[in-house]
Amino acid sequence: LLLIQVRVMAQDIQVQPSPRQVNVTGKSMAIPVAFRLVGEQEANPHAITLLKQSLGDRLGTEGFPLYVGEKGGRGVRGVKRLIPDHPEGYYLSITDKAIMLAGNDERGTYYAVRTFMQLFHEGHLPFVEIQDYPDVRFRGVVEGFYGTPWSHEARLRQLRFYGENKLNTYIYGPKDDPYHSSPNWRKPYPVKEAARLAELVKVADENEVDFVWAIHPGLDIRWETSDRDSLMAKFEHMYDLGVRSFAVFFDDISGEGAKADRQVELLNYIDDHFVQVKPDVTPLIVCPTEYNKGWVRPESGYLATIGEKLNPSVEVMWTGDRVISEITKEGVEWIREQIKRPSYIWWNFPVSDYVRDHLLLGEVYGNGKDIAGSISGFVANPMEWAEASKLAIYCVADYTWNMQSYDRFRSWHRAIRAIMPENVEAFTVFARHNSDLGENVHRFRREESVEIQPVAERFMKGYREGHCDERDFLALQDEFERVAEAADLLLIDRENEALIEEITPWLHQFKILGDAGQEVLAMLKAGERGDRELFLRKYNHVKALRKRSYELERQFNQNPYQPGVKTGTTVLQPLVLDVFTEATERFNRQNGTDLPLLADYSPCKLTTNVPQLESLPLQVYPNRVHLTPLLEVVKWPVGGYLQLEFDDAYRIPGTRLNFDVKGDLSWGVMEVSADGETWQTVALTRDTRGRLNGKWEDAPVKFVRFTNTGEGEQQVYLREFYVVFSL
Ligand SMILES: CCCCCN1[C@H](CO)[C@@H](O)[C@@H](O)[C@@H]1CC(=O)NC
Repeated sequence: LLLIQVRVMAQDIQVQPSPRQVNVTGKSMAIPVAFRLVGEQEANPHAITLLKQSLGDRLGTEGFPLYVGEKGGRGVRGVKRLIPDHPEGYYLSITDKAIMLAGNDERGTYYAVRTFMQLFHEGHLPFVEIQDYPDVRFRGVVEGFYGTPWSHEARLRQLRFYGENKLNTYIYGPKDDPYHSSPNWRKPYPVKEAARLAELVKVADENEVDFVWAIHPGLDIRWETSDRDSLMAKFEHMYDLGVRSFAVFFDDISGEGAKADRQVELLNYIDDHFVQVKPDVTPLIVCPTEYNKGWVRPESGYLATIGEKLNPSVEVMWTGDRVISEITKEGVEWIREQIKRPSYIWWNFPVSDYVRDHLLLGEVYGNGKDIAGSISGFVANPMEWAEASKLAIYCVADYTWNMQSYDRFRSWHRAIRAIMPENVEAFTVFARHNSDLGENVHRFRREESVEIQPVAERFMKGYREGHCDERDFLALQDEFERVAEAADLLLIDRENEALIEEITPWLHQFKILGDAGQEVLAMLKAGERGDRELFLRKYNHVKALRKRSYELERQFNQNPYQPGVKTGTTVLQPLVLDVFTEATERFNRQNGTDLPLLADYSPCKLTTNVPQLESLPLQVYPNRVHLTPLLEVVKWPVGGYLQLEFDDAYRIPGTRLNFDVKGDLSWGVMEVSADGETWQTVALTRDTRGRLNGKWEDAPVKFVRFTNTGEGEQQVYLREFYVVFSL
């Protein structure tokens, strides 16, 4: 066997997640042409399968000795005391005599093989000794977001990705799956869905991932034996499909379902009569109703009830100090006191169901590196965009396996290389400018465009003071060129088509941003040189790009919450607008013109004969128009109308008004029209909060109006009035 001794340093060992203890001798050997596998009969079959997949026909009964197995197995007898005594721990050694892959348990053996497969480097295997185990017991993802649940194919890809990255938990809990939540949580899955779930369980097993099936009964559960039996029957149904891990989510509910003592009674019953009596079911997980510190009402005694009465074997989830928050040592130690056990973290990142027009592709940071001792689990709630969520999931795998060595930038960069190996630079540029959330109800923000931000700020300040710093100008121009290049490179990328399909709307928006950035800088230069003709050319081009951007927003990612496609919202978009505004105002002053500024563009204007509504400002978003709510009482005369006129014909996927009046609104009528002459009535339905909702899905219209067609003047509060429109 030719022992080529090429130097190998510890940092050459690129293993994900980073192993705990790595000793290298600095030498390596050529990969043996054949391996003699020892321990196949006893070792974890999934580990053996993985070895066979990666070594193929090199694996046989002759050749370089390769021992594999769990502690106590014959094959790894000699290294028993070297195996870390931790769940999922393993010992791995490669010498010129033999290869040893020894797990503390079955999953440890599997992880030893996963690490082994990453050590093959350019035809060599380094002589190395690794002792490794994870910091956090349960690590992975909770598919728990509102919005379109992940597809079956996306879930299969996720499970394989978790196997590769030593994540061992996938919790199935999509809020909008009617068989997970109301109204059908009591019913078994239809045959087709059941078969898909069974397949997911099988693939999860193969990747050493616990497939946790969660039920969300709290919206309509009745605290009677009939519903308890329904829930038990559903768990039996899922058990028959192969599920061996279960969760009960009591989050985002109110009323009867939120009562702690009732919840605890049910949970203990499930624990005593299902989890503890089945031979192979992992600990039950519960998501409490008070699942973050911001929602704790001490007088309710909710957490105290959980802490004192819930069986100690039940895991309790927690999102931190707020719904969306960074997880701190202080925070996990506080909750541990309340629930009398380590918490099982449900981390609401990169979930974006409250900022649906944004992609969250930034680094995973802000969580303590000293929290492992106080938590039992850490699962990330992702975006509805499965492939795009892998960036953050990869980093969470790194962070939860080996917290002390976690490096937020190195991990993020390795995630990009793992997900887009053919387009690392382009995807890095794209991800760098698609990471903040913008203003949002949870006030949770992330860094974005960190490198270029100081340049943009300094340049803009100088430009406003009358000088244009050439170096900064060129740096900004270069960045916008990279943005445009990255968009085009990624749009034609074929290595990860599922990812490109998810982010295509944002790539188109990113291209427009790159072009607009370059053009607005060219416009500034033309203004500086007094070249009117060029200035006007660039001015018109930027206006056209802006209009295209608006149209993209109305065409893609339509949803009733945050429809549209946002990109670079924290630094690059504001910079384009600032430069455009400043350069145009300067041009207008120098030339006595009044070229409109970008902000003037609006697809919609309001007309009314109700005096109090005449000067009502409109909140115009790319595809949603909100009337500013009024606090005072509005006197709405007979025949009084409020009308929105659009610049184009649109569908109206949603409209909502709330006048806060008790009775029904029989005195008013909502109508739409394509030409302002012939009108059709829009049917309005009242929802549980007294709001009137409607939509128009027939031929596109340009006008929407609301008129008091009753007998007398009405007095209303204009609490809410918005119209969602799309091409
Ligand atoms: C009214 C606050 C709802 C908070 C909802 N959070 C997420 C963020 O939007 C959403 O994905 C939903 O599943 C989750 C509920 C939650 O955090 N449970 C522990």
